[in-house]
Amino acid sequence: MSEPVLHLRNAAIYQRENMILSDVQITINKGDFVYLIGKTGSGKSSFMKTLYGDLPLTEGEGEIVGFTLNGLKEKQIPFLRRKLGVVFQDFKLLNDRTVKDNLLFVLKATGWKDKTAIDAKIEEVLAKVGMKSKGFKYPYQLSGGEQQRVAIARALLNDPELILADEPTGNLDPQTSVEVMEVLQEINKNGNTILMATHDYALLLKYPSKTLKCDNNKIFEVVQRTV
Ligand SMILES: Nc1ncnc2c1ncn2[C@@H]1O[C@H](COP(=O)(O)OP(=O)(O)OP(=O)(O)O)[C@@H](O)[C@H]1O
Repeated sequence: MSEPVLHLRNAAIYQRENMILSDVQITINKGDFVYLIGKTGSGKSSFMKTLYGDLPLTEGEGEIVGFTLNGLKEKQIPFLRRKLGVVFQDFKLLNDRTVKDNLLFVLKATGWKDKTAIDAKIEEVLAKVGMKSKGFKYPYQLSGGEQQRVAIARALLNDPELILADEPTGNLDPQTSVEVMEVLQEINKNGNTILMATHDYALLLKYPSKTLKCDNNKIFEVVQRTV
């Protein structure tokens, strides 16, 4: 049976008083890999922000990884984010510390105490993204693709029920985009659910999957050959 990790009914997405998307009906099930496409300004980022609690859901209903988005309290947001892995276009790594310390920072902030468990988790996530030998490096010593792989490793730390990736290949060249995409495909094969906003049609063609499109203030599913 399919198990929803995200479900929105009659939802509207707002930036302050401006309605960006309306009548949003979406379900994402455990294990899915879903693309979110649409022109610049069509609302992909606003949609993602609503999902991770950066914008409030004030109209319609939404559940994500066991949280109700309507009326989500400020103090619940860190707990929601712990069950989500969020990956951004610009990586958002801390440049003043090594890869390992970037990961350690998140684990400590989310309550991890046991040193053996911490070390094992860091090794595990770095291995998943093929960065096991680079833990001692600083982000600025890594290529863009490597930085993004570390950001994906960071998103995996708390075994998220859903990974939200907002243009994860937006700053990468085509070859490196494919490498990062291979990592996302691999973790999806291993059971992680992923929603990925992208502009990159080459990736959609190379790795076809369920695709949602933002257009004209609506989100709808498209069949691949018409995107
Ligand atoms: N902080 C903000 N305050 C007010 N309006 C905003 C804000 N951020 C975005 N918008 C507006 O919301 C609309 C949707 O923007 P959004 O960034 O969600 O689109 P997008 O599809 O993610 O675009 P891109 O691909 O360029 O990131 C745009 O009209 C934009 O001007």
